[in-house]
Amino acid sequence: MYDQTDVIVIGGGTGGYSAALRAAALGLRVALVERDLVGGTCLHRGCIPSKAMLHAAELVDGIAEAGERWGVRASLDGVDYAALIATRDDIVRRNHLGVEGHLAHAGVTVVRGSATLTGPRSVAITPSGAMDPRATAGAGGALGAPDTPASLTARRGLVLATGSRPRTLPGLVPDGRRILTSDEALFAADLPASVVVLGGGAIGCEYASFYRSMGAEVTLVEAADRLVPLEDADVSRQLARGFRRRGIGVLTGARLLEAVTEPESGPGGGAVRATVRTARGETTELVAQRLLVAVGRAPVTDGLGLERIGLATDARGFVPPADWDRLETAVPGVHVVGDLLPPPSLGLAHASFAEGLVVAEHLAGLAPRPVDYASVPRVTYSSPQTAAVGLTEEQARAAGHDVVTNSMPLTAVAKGMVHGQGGMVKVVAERAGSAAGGVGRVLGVHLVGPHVSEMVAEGQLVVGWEAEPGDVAQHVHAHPTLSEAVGEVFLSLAGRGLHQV
Ligand SMILES: Cc1cc2nc3c(=O)[nH]c(=O)nc-3n(C[C@H](O)[C@H](O)[C@H](O)COP(=O)(O)OP(=O)(O)OC[C@H]3O[C@@H](n4cnc5c(N)ncnc54)[C@H](O)[C@@H]3O)c2cc1C
Ligand SMILES: NC(=O)c1ccc[n+]([C@@H]2O[C@H](COP(=O)([O-])OP(=O)(O)OC[C@H]3O[C@@H](n4cnc5c(N)ncnc54)[C@H](O)[C@@H]3O)[C@@H](O)[C@H]2O)c1
Repeated sequence: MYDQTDVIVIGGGTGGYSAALRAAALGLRVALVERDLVGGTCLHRGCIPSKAMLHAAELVDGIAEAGERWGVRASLDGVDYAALIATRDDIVRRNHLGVEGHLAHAGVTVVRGSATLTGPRSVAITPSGAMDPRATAGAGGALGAPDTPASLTARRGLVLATGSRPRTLPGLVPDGRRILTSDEALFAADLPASVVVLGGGAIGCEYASFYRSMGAEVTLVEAADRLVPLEDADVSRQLARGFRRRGIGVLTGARLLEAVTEPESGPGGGAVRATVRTARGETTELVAQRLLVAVGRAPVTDGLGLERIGLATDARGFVPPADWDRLETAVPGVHVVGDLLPPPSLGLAHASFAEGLVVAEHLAGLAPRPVDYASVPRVTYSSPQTAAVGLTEEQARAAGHDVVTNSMPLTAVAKGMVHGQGGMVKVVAERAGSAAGGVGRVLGVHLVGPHVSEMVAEGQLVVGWEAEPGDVAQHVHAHPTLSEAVGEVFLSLAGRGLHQV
């Protein structure tokens, strides 16, 4: 058994395993310490299972649309939730095998255990069995508990990638059955008939959308004055409108005062009673089978031993890098990626992939470009979807830009009418006298509607390459597509609008 390597990565989520794969590809010996399953939150409890469920939700919604709009006589006989979960879990399982296979193929040694820092280049390992029943033990070069080394040292450096866990509110203790976080919601064996969702960020909106598609009564309670409050205000407005049209109750500017669970054997049948203060200052009681707590996630650093190497978390528990370009902490050689990072990192899997690559390349002695957080897309996979990249109108103005905006409903193009789900494209740009149409660099692209998660890729190149509407407008968009609406907005901003008045 070996105990010395070039790089130790602590945590095998998207941030950690991307760093490990890239470092190994660059010729470094890498040990990846993971106490649960490689793939982390995104693969096992986040992005992948939730998007699989949302795909099934789209199918259900499609059946309703088929009958209501298209004369296709189809009806929903019901949802076999166990079958839905089985398909979801099979997708997760196959992805998990894929990640393990990639790591093994790259020569990364996966050490199953919990790592604690003992120095700036060393960790102690406490062996752990798999914490999840779906574990595929021993595959992909993972060292099972019996072979786990007690300690490891690294010649080059360390990557902290221990991720995050669900946050809750003071006094609100999830019991895993009636008051749940996204972790427990995922593994619930059945679907609720009614849900209160606390938090209108990505998790809250996606679960509210999923449960509604599955037939539940859903009320979404968000403390800020709008859903997805980090997005453009027009996006929030459109999303709330879409949700209300689907029968999802949306309370913004609302605060949970108390949540009480009824005894399961009593007349309330185990319901959750959530007392909420609305934006108008009124107190209302929401009664539902479940309360989903989706008020954000907190970084995981307990037991990591940061203090032993002189590192501290910030007030919110994040591990801030001293050098954002290299994602290196104040302790040379100790890097940090993923959900451990405070903003401007984004708590997103694809941001953590990019961070993993940057860190690995630094450790290999290369000089990669820093992660450009401004051009990382942000997507909510609800129905309707939201997708955005770059600055919101409000952020652009706050940053001192002289702002020009243009927007267009998706239903203004034929394909948008075919989909019949509303939606919009909004582009935020800076005013520039000499540029075509008096509009300069594109600062942000904001989308709501069907399939916009796939359409945002164009916006990310436009924002990332600091293009102007005139640069984009000369590129012809396929007809008829939803992305034509994006093209039309750029044409209008370049002074060449065709269908927009
Ligand atoms: C419901 C949900 C849906 C999401 N959907 C999306 C989405 O659609 N798109 C998107 O981009 N993002 C999404 N996210 C966010 C995404 O999952 C995270 O941003 C991403 O997983 C962060 O990766 P990470 O590597 O930083 O941490 P994690 O994935 O949390 O991985 C950290 C790993 O470290 C391990 N670990 C922790 N401490 C130790 C230790 N001391 N020793 C050894 N191992 C340790 C853990 O077991 C874990 O496997 C979603 C999150 C949730 C909860
Ligand atoms: N599609 C995606 O990319 C996706 C999907 C799910 C999760 N994620 C990521 O996972 C992380 C966690 O997601 P999340 O939605 O839990 O967090 P979030 O921070 O995105 O949203 C939490 C929401 O809860 C609200 N809130 C906070 N306290 C509240 C209270 N007391 N009452 C009511 N509302 C309250 C906040 O205002 C915020 O809108 C985020 O980083 C998110 O980006 C991403």
